[in-house]
Amino acid sequence: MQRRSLHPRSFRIAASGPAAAALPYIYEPRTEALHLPPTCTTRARADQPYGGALFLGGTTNPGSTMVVLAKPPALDQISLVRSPEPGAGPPFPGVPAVDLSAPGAALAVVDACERFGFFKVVNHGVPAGVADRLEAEAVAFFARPQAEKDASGPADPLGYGCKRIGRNGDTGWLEYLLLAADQGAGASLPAPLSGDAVSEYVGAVRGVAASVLEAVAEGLGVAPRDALSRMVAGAASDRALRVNHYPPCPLLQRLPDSCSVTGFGEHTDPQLVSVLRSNDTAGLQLALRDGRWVPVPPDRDAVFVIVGDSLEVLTNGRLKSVRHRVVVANSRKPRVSMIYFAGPAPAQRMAPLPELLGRGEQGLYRDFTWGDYKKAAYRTRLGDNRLDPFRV
Ligand SMILES: C=C1C[C@]23C[C@@]1(O)CC[C@H]2[C@@]12CC[C@H](O)[C@@](C)(C(=O)O1)[C@H]2[C@@H]3C(=O)O
Ligand SMILES: O=C(O)CCC(=O)C(=O)O
Ligand SMILES: [Fe+2]
Repeated sequence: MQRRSLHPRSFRIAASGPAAAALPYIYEPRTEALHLPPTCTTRARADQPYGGALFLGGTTNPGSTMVVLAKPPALDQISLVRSPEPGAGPPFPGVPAVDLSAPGAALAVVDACERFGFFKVVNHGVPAGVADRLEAEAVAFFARPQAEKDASGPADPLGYGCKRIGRNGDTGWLEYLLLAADQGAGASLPAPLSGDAVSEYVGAVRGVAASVLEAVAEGLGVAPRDALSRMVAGAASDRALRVNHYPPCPLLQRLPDSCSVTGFGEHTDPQLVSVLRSNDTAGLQLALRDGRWVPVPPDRDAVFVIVGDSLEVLTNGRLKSVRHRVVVANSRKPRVSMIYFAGPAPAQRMAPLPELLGRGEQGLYRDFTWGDYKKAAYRTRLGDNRLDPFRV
């Protein structure tokens, strides 16, 4: 698939207090935009969403549609996302499921990473009670009054965040906690989650990330088997835990079911791999290699593995990071996801593994460290192609 750098236009949706929330807003599809059903041009009242302010958004991309809030003028744009259409191309066979302890697992992991950059792990060894406990704590935290949650923020880079993602104007219909995985509940913040629940969960998902990276090395014929997994295991490695909460969006109750809003705009994850666990609410979608978006049915008993940019570099493009996003549909149930990002130490060189370079073959990327990449990544917008500037 040809990668494109998207140039997202940001839009902030405005905000503004109880009076604004009571106004009738008119949604008008922009002419350039749109393939929404005509019923999407409709009158709806924006009910007071969680936390007070109304603020939706996302990035413009081929699968999304911008809608202008015509009144009041201070409120501008909302990104609506169309449901993926079947379109042309071979039918999506579904997300591959891998049991890491089964014979042939290493080859199955590499096959899934090559074809999709994404798969789910069954029999993963993360005890259900451990995941459920952290999820329950997160749900209780997100149910607290806004002022209490704000005391654990802003998420710059760690802490509680609401609707704003990163520093560069991205927005989504979500709130979240970003934690350094080894700091448990966060050293200097009011602890949003208990240290025990975080470290038990992180201990378990770290094991999944390590097993996946060992399987990748084995499947690609890289020795030693821990050549990749050790990069994300040392004390200096850069590991983070994110807990996302996507509440139902009241605006959607007035719109056709085919409308949804951006929860988390499309992006790739910068690290080697991410390990995601969610509750039973749908919303995650991934881009196939031919650019089609497909939904990922939720499965709270499995964990999902997402190939990140760093693994793409280390395998010299043989495994590619996968674009993914979350769309919030008209559901009564919030989506809650917990994602562990396995990144290397800042000084780690991100050079392709020598076994993966044929004789005389050049690396596709210039020499850089994870520290360089992370710094650059945090200057990008969510939908940007962060690897492009690092290609030779
Ligand atoms: C817009 C941004 C948010 C992000 C930092 C960035 O500038 C670009 C990468 C984003 C991302 C995506 C995956 C993870 O959710 C994340 C924590 C990460 O490591 O890179 C986020 C960053 C973030 O939310 O701060
Ligand atoms: O919340 C989700 O399901 C996915 C979120 C995500 O991709 C991320 O946090 O990087
Ligand atoms: Fe992600």
